[in-house]
Amino acid sequence: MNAAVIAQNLVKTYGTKKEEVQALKGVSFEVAPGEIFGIIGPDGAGKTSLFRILTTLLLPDEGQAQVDGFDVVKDYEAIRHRVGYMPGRFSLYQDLSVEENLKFFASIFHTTIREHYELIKDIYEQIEPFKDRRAGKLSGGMKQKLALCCALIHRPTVLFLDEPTTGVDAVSRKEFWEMLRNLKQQGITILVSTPYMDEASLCDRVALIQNGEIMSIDTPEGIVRSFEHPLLAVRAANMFRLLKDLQQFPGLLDTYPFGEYHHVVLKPETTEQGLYAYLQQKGHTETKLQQVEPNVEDCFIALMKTAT
Ligand SMILES: Nc1ncnc2c1ncn2[C@@H]1O[C@H](COP(=O)(O)OP(=O)(O)OP(=O)(O)O)[C@@H](O)[C@H]1O
Repeated sequence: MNAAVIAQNLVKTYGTKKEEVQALKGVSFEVAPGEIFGIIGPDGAGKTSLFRILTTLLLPDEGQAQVDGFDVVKDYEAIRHRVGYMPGRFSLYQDLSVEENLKFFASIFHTTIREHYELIKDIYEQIEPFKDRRAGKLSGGMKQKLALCCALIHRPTVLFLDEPTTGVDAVSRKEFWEMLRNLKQQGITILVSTPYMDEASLCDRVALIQNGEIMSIDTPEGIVRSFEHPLLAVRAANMFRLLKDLQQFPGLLDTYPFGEYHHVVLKPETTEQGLYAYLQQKGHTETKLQQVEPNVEDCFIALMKTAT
C-alpha cells in the first residue's frame, strides 16, 4: 500500500546568510496509512516547520514531500482539502462561540457540521453543553477538543497535530490520546508532534528529532530496545553532591537528573557494587541504587549525546 506521507530530505533555513537558522537539515521518513506517527523532540527541534511544509503552508528549500500521493508544492490545493491541521497554539477564534467556530471551519471547507458528524460526535458531545460559550473562555482541555473538531470537520484523510497536549492537564492529555486511538480506528492517519517523551508509547511509531535532524525512527519498543548499556536509578541524602560525584566516577558513561533520582549509564564492565562502594567512600548517606529499564527519554538523551 502507498505511504500516506513521504518526506524526502527536507531542508528549511530561516534568516539571512549571516544569521542563518537551519530548522530542518534533511529530514526523511514515511508514514503508513492509518498509523499514529509521533514526531518527538524539544522546543526548536523543527517540528512546526516540518508540519507547516507537509500542510503546504511553508515551502521547503530542498527536498520533496507527498501527502496522500500529492506533492506538497505542486498539488497544494488537493492537499489542503485532504489534511486536517491543528497548529500548536490552537487556531480558534477566541471571540466566536464553540458552535460558531465549528460552523466557520465547516464553511471554509464547503461542508456542514452535520455532513461528517459521526467523526466528531464523541468529541463534540463533550463540549456541546458549552456550545454558546466563547472559545476564549474555555478551559485548555475544552479548547483542545474544539480545535480537534475544527481540524476534523471536513473528514481529512491525514491529520497533523502540532503539540496538541502542550499546556493541557494530565487528565485531558489522557482523554486526548484516547480520542486519537478512536480516530485511528476510523482510518485516519495521524501525525502528532510532542515534546513529552512519555507520549511516545502511545504512538505506533515515532521519529526522535533534535536540531532539525531525525535521530531515530522506530516503534516505541524498538527505540527502548536499542538502549545498550546498564542503567541505574540512584539517590542519596544530598542529590546535588551526588550528581557531582557521579560525574567523576570512572566507570560512568553518562548521568542526568531524572525525577526523584539521577539516572546513571554505566560502562559495560562496571558493576553496581563498584558504584556503591565509590559512593560510600565519598561519604554519601541514605544511598539507594536500583537497576531500571530505560524509557524513551533515556534513549533520546543517549542519541543526543552520540549526535554531538
Ligand atoms: N520564521 C522564523 N524565522 C527565523 N527562525 C525561525 C522561524 N521559525 C522557526 N525558526 C527557528 O527554527 C528552529 C525550528 O523551529 P520550529 O518552530 O520548527 O521548531 P519546533 O520543534 O516546532 O519548536 P517550538 O515548539 O519551539 O515551535 C528554531 O530554532 C526556531 O527558532
